[in-house]
Amino acid sequence: MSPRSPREISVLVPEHLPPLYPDDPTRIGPYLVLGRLGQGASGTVYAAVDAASPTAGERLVAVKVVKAPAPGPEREALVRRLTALSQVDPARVVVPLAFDGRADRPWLAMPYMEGQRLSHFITKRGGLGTGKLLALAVGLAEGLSALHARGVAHGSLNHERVLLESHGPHIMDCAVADAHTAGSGATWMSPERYRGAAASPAADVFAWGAVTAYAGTGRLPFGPGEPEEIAGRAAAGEHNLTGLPKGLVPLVSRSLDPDPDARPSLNEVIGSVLAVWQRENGREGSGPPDRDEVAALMEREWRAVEPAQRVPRVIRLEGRPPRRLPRRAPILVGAGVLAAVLVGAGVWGVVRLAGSSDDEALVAGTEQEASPSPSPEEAPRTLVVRFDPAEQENVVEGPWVYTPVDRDDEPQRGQGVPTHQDWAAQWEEAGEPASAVIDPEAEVLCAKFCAAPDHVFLDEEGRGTWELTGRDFIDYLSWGPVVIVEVTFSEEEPAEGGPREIVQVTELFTD
Ligand SMILES: Nc1ncnc2c1ncn2[C@@H]1O[C@H](COP(=O)(O)OP(=O)(O)OP(=O)(O)O)[C@@H](O)[C@H]1O
Repeated sequence: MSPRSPREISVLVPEHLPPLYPDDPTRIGPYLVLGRLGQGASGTVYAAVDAASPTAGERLVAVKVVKAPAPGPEREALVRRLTALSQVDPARVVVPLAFDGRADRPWLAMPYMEGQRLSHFITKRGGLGTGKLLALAVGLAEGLSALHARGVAHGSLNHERVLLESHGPHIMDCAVADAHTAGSGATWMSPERYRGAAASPAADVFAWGAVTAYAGTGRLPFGPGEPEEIAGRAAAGEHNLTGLPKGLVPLVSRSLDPDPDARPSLNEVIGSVLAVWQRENGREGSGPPDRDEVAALMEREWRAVEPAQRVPRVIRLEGRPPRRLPRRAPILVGAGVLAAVLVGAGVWGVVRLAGSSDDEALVAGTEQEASPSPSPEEAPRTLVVRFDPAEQENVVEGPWVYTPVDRDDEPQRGQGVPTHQDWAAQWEEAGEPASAVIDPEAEVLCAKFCAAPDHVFLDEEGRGTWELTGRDFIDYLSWGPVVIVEVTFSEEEPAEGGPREIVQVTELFTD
């Protein structure tokens, strides 16, 4: 048997992947399209290959071509939503790995998810037993809470937008907070939202209550009927929770309150569901379970949801492979800077993914003054510094403000991937803010800022390995969260009083 050409890669695909229609795209952004997963009201979803991913199992992604509004304020709102979504903790939410909201046909790539829709599961098996129901209820509340933490309200959660897989439930279809009222849609929609209110956290709590009630009883909580009849019962608070475990009834009932202000917060929901779980398991008084325990509960309850069979398929790639592969899959989030490997059309290269650079929360101005850059004689050539995009005065031209930082201890590995903010908080300021210019061709090794949440590209010493350029880093400094990096300044002396030039940047991180 001859060894496989390095330009061929293997991908695990679903056994009966439906083929493409003649007019379907064969490439979307950096992804090579393999098959059509289906079409919904908000767009068409394709199975596609991320050729830069190191393992056959992880190479498969789902790419949705979204029915988007024409370029303008609504389209920009979609871009902002996708940008925020790509920052959401992916534990319970299907989040974008990459997206281009400004393309002619906007798209977003997601992890390929195996599993069953909650609606199918309940139709086949009836209402869930208490253990599975509590695991579902807490998982959904955690997912919604992760969305809200990034300022995104789902807006259209229902029993079809919950995917059950062997690690627990995942919330899907977060990109568009639509307002369908057709069919049984009214069941999941809070009265104020039915009347036209925008998506909101309180409306999501209502949807959580409706989905939990449905999953526990196997019935629609406001009964069958035309949307207006269902909405009428929802507005009157006439739900039927018969058959729901008693411990959950008061909480679900409050979540379905017609008055949004009377509904519990998600923190309260999570705490109450866990308290019921503890009572059910004779664990009262032992303090609330931590995240690991909750994750273990999820795995125990949902283990039986087997992933569908996948089969290997060999894909031929034309052209040159990328210079260097990181140790982990390059999961790319779409916010201006991030590089992706082009495949499929015979090209390897780097593209810019569109994203919001006007996210006010991320680029809010600052009054802080930066001192002039110290001269080379008084400052070391290599320095660990913090760059905070919120501190930059001119995000396009520079010079860019940095603050030297230091720490007494070695960062601890194996504690999970912290947020940029939490990581930066571990470093102490070790000098006054100063400013420097960044060579657009500077060598940049990214550890985290080019990756999706919970992904890092690190060597054994916690140094970044994903190669970018100074240009990409400058772009990041116009929108991203704070970063800790080691910088190396040019040996050449700057012009009189001018800022020093950074020629190398290595992001430091931990996992
Ligand atoms: N991340 C994913 N992984 C695997 N399959 C997916 C993924 N996202 C969507 N699909 C599949 O693609 C098909 C279409 O999904 P989509 O979400 O567009 O439709 P929908 O849920 O029917 O409608 P809507 O657009 O109204 O949300 C479905 O069969 C769905 O299971």
